[in-house]
Amino acid sequence: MAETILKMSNIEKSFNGINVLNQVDFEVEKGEVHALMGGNGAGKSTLMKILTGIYELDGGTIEIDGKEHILKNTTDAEDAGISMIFQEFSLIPKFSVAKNIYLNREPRNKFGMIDDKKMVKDSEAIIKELELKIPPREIVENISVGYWQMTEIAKALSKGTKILIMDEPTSTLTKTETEVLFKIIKKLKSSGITIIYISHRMDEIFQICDRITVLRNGKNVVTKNSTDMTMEEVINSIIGGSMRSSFEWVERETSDDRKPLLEVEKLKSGHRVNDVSFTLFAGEILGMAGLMGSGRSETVRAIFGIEPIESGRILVRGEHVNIPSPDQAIKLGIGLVPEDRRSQGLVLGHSVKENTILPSLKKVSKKNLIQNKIANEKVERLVAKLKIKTDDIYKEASLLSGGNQQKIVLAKWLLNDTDILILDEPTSGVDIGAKTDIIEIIREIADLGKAVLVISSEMTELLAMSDRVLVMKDGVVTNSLERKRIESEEEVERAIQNE
Ligand SMILES: Nc1ncnc2c1ncn2[C@@H]1O[C@H](COP(=O)(O)OP(=O)(O)OP(=O)(O)O)[C@@H](O)[C@H]1O
Repeated sequence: MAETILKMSNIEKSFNGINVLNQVDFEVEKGEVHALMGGNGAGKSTLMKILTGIYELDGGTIEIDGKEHILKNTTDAEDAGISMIFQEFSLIPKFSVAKNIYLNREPRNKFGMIDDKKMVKDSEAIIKELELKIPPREIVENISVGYWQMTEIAKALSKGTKILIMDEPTSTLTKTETEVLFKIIKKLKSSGITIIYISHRMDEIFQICDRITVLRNGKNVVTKNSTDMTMEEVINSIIGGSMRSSFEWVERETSDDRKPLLEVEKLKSGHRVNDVSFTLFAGEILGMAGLMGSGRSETVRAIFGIEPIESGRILVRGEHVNIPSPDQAIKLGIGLVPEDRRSQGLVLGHSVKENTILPSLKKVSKKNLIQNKIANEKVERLVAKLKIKTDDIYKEASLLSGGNQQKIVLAKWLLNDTDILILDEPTSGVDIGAKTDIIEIIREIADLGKAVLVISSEMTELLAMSDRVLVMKDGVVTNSLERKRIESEEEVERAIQNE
């Protein structure tokens, strides 16, 4: 008989009188990988923040190993054997791997000094247990982001974690790193550690999770073995209905005399962008495929004036331009939805409305005064269209769920009505329903004659929306594939690997 390690019963939580979790039950068995799923704003993070002592519950009980626990703070949760790895890692980049693993819990010698040798030795033992090759003395900022995640796992293990919560752990990982992570998860599982796994990526869930719980609007919808559920059933539980299939590619009409809106010639920038040339036409959706580190994000950052250009030319509407800053890019009608939206795309202390109208202030103002009626209407329309879950448009962005924050950044550029829209991983972190909405919106924008350049590591989505796919490898555009000639995802994967 499977042993229950965690039993959360009748959990209630409200913020400012608004109910976010309503009588939620969540039961997890020892040694299983349990997927916690749900749309953006469904309450997953809130439930997990209660379990990790970040938020206090308003009602309900938490039993760990059959014993009721009151988790008033994060120390209580850690003492009960619970750790969470957040999407924004908690590591200190300037410290070594070992120091990060034992931060504030450093082993000390008899004189009360930090015992560096023991710290490195103990870290080494944990890293070895995970069958990883990370030098414990290496400074964290010098190791790849994929290893940051592994360092976080090592840190959790060093604390004697019994239940490890992972929040979209693969969103920053390459394919190979994801495979390593899955191997580690299997290893942890076999040593009796329980994993709660939050992700919006369906294929992963079915690959590594034993059971699935879906929340919708702060309520339980279903808990089942993953083998007893189909992908469609999971999707339908998440969105509360059946989904139109929008991951299917539809050939869009393109005219032969389309004008090039953006031309990039032999672009070189930093050490990641070596020789990038391509043309983006009006009305086109151009996808960019490549491995992490292939220079895709750096290319668009250089075009948007964030990174300096060393050589090469950029032409906008046929004219040679200099783009020394994002301000200049915006003036030329270029918009960028960045990959790291939390730090680059949003002012977290400002409201949904303020964030959305930020790049379009001129468009919603008269004599430097914001026309609130017009601005509100526009923002409300976008909030509805993108299904942004917020009480109203005045809610502070920091109080929205992660996926809904992502949607605000998208809304901001949609409102700005730019001619050339660049999207870096637009669907990362958003739920399955919103993904299809975003793909549809991208199609609508291109249908208006605007040009869209979109980077995505999720091949299914990239192929669902692109008219043409550029392949990047080692800072060079190595291929340009017409979507209608692409027969399978594998074909593009092979081009990416340059096989
Ligand atoms: N501190 C807070 N104050 C007010 N509202 C909050 C706060 N934290 C969360 N919320 C609200 O609670 C709801 C649930 O958010 P939560 O972050 O738990 O969603 P989620 O399921 O994790 O979503 P995502 O998939 O987007 O990460 C959202 O509507 C959010 O705006």
